[in-house]
Amino acid sequence: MKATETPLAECLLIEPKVYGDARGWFMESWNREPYAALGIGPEFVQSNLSRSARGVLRGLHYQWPNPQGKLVSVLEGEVFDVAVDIRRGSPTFGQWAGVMLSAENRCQFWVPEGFAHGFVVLSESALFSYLCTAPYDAAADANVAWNDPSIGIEWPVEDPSLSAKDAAAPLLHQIAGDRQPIFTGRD
Ligand SMILES: Cc1cn([C@H]2C[C@H](O)[C@@H](COP(=O)(O)OP(=O)(O)O[C@H]3O[C@H](C)C(=O)[C@H](O)[C@H]3O)O2)c(=O)[nH]c1=O
Repeated sequence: MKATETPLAECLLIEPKVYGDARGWFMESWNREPYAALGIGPEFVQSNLSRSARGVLRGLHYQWPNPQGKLVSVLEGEVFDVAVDIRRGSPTFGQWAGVMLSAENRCQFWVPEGFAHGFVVLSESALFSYLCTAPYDAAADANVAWNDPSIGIEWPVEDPSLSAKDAAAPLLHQIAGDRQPIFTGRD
């Protein structure tokens, strides 16, 4: 497994080792110890799947309180996946990191607790899969505007399809204090 740092030091691009042979291929999509050694997880309590059509953008989402770390990947298609540091007091507050995830590159992206997350679909459709370190809590579910100019994400899609909730998301500076993750220093 190869881990690559991104502009957000805690957010890692993971390239699992793939064992190919005449039958096809095999890879470990998660293994507690080697992933925990990278600061990923260590425990996951929920696994999600979502399917989206080309041009759909889901995000930017986070939970606070009860934040979720997410290990995300794509089982079919291709997405541009983004993490944003929204932790008050963080040295990289308001900064973003984007990676290409696809069924072809089999890469994973680690989005730690306290970061907002979103993706836009670049293929005809995409089957998105992710593990979460905490269960879904509708009362803690929150979002930030995908196109917040203070974050300045360079999305590769100009006019994405959004849910009504995401179309109405607040800007980063409009998030209420009790809904904003707090930077507690790197472990
Ligand atoms: C996330 C979630 C949603 N739901 C229900 C709530 C709604 O009735 C329905 C769709 O929810 P939502 O529109 O929030 O789904 P997404 O837009 O895919 O949100 C997710 O996509 C972005 C990219 C994320 O990073 C988050 O994991 C998550 O917010 O599923 C559940 O029952 N459990 C869950 O864990």
